[in-house]
Amino acid sequence: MKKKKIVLTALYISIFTTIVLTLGSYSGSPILGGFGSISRLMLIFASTSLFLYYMRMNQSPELEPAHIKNEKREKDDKKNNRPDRPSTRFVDVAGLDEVKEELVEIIDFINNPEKYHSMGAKIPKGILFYGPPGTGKTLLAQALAGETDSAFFPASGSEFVEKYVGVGAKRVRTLFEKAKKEAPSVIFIDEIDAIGAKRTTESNNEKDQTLNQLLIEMDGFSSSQTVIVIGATNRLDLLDEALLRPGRFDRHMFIGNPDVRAREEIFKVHIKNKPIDAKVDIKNLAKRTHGMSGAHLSNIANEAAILAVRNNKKNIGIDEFNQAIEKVIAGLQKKNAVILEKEKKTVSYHEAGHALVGKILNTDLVAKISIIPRGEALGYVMYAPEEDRYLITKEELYNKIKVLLGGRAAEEIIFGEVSTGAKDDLKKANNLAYQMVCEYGMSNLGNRVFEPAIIKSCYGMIDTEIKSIIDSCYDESLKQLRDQSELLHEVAQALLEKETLTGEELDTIIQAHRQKNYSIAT
Ligand SMILES: Nc1ncnc2c1ncn2[C@@H]1O[C@H](COP(=O)(O)OP(=O)(O)OP(=O)(O)O)[C@@H](O)[C@H]1O
Ligand SMILES: [Zn+2]
Repeated sequence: MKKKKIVLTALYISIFTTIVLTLGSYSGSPILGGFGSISRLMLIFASTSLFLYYMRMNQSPELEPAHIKNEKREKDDKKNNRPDRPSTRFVDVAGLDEVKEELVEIIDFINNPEKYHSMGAKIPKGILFYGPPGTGKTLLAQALAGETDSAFFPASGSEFVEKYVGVGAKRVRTLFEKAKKEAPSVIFIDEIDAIGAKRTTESNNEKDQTLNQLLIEMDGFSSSQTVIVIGATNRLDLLDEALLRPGRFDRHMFIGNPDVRAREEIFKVHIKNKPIDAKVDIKNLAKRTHGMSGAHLSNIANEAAILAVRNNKKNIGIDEFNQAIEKVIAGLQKKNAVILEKEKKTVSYHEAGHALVGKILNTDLVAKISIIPRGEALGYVMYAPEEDRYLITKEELYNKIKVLLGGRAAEEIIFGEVSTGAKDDLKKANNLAYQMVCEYGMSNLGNRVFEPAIIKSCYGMIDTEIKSIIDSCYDESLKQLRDQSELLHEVAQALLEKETLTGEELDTIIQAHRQKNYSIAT
């Protein structure tokens, strides 16, 4: 700013002197006229140069490259205590395509509120990002603000937890006041469980007041004020129901660990501005970092860069990446969070087993199979939502149990032994069998219902029936998978390689397999 003033003053002086000298020479003044025409030309040259320089300094910010403009604005905002308007964009968030797709609608809401208001539609207020740490929840919230040119108000739930009653609530109020004033804005509350955890009977006055204030604020602002509140948590199950009600945090998005394709993309984002040796194979790095989060991968890229500096290298080579990966893996091993290659294989066959039994019996539609850990599960099969059902037949219940046992059956067929991975499946399968015997009258005990009061007295009988259902279902799953063992290998191998398969990819594998066998048979 100072520089600009000096240039402007110099420009004025040189223009002024040029004019005075020029006029002086024509007026015949003995003093002014004494200056030669060369000096006048020099002065004109100086004024023109100064003028051009000044114009350049004042160049319209529109013409500046976006990143320079954004950096300048961020600095300026900080200096003037204005809220941050992040320059992060969706391209900076790798993977997470499904979540980004869902957010596109919210972005349109924020960017074109009139369109929605004219239809009487309300802009959603609260979004909840849940999932393991370091997966890009904060980054995504920043990108949402960046894409909509909104003010970004980051906060952490723990900031609102105070000893003194009313302090947390006041902080919540102030935060919302500021955000409303700067609308459109995005409030991001990380670790929202610190204030939004389920209320218990032993009341904690301060915490309850803070949560109440948050609920009041969320109910309070009209949807014409574009303030989006994003909460983030590692544990959705801890949150108070009141927080999840319509009009509050009613959109829940799971932000999971990246699969191999997403890991490759994340690596690409984090090496974009780093000199990388041509021999470094990003695909291979992605393969070797199963189970790691985006934060781990960004850490690896950074660690490798530091090592390259330490080793006096011109660019970051494979050795540096190897060392960086080993370091992160060692850290994870300490926490017992790293999945061994053998476990990955077991999980692949287990999940492929579930999905294939489902396919063979033609039960629910598979939306996705994955060996990326989620919650306590090391892998999962996600089924496409089906229409609401109020009646389920006996055969369908049998099939559900067979699908649940398909994971363990696959393990037994392939490895000759079973693992603890089926714990949850067994619990669900046994619960269903129990309901079939005791509630639905679907066992050899006939159309009987067993109330809890009499179950104890005839538990042996009931248990025999549960066992018979479970055993026959397990035998059937084993048989189906043995008959299709080649296909089981193909699905599990694909899963091992890609880590997630969509329903369509699964269908393609099955179709290709059937075509191959058909042509062999004919
Ligand atoms: N999908 C991704 N694409 C690019 N970078 C990512 C991605 N996920 C994570 N990262 C990197 O990891 C860092 C940490 O991610 P972020 O803080 O967004 O995680 P988080 O889910 O909010 O974690 P926490 O639950 O611990 O708060 C980011 O700054 C970024 O460098
Ligand atoms: Zn399972």
